[in-house]
Amino acid sequence: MLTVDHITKRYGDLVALDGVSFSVAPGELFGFVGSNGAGKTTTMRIILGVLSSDGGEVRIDDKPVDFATRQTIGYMPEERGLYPKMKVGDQLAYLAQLHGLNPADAQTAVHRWAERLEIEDKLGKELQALSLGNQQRVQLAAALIHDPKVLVLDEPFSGLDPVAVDVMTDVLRDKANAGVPVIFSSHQLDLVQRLCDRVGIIKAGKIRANGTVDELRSQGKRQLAIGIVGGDASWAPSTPGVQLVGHRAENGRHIILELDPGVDDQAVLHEALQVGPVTHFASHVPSLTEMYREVVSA
Ligand SMILES: Nc1ncnc2c1ncn2[C@@H]1O[C@H](COP(=O)(O)OP(=O)(O)OP(=O)(O)O)[C@@H](O)[C@H]1O
Repeated sequence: MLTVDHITKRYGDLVALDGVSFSVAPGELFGFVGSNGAGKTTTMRIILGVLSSDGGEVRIDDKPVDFATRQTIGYMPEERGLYPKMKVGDQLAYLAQLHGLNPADAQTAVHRWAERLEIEDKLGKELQALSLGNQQRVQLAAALIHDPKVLVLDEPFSGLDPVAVDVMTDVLRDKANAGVPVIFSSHQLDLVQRLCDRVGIIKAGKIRANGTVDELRSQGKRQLAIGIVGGDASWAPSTPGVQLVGHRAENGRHIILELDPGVDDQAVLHEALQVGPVTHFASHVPSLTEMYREVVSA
């Protein structure tokens, strides 16, 4: 279990993190999302110990992270940071040995991960000769090479093609299934919604929401999606406590309404039927992207 407990961090006058707390259980994939500058990288660097916090504590299995436990974390930093001129195979083997593997085990690990991440033919090349996506696969291999007990990945999906996204997704899912707590940051909310067991939303250094994707999506007001043949897109019922909040282009045009507590949806249906034949009438669960927009704009 990875626990981040009331972490604070200042850069001069700027409060970058203001009491950030969350935990990631063994086997859980935790998506860490937030706008540019919200505090994701700062949090991850503090988890790794490459940056110190001003307050709070990071624990693994309820013990404060020390040098030895830090060695058991696999980290993919945002700034990447492998050696551009070193051959991929050599630097993966070197990193594995830095984490305590003997040379033979290091070679085994290099070939196992190179095969899994489909970069076997890149092992003899300098890192700088690889495309950015392939460099990213090497970065992931570097984070995994010592069989980490915790995985912390800063925007691992940025810049990947769809096939590489699938490879990365499968590896992260497998690691989580093997009991590793996995945390990664991303701006690709559709991917986070699909992949993560739990999501934390950070805004201006504070966690604003934390829960399963379903929990987050079911927060907020009750919404209805209504499709009316020939309906005017700007139409909204006059029933009190109903607001038009959006549209969805699905099987024609659906309007999305938000209902205050206690509003009778049958009264809304009755009104809609006055406008034209109703072809769709269902509760609407906001996507993580819609939910995220609401949280960060609040
Ligand atoms: N070394 C530093 N010195 C001063 N301010 C910093 C430093 N590093 C980060 N900050 C500031 O701290 C805040 C949080 O930055 P951080 O990099 O953690 O955000 P982020 O959520 O990772 O953003 P992004 O999505 O753009 O990567 C920002 O306002 C940033 O400008």
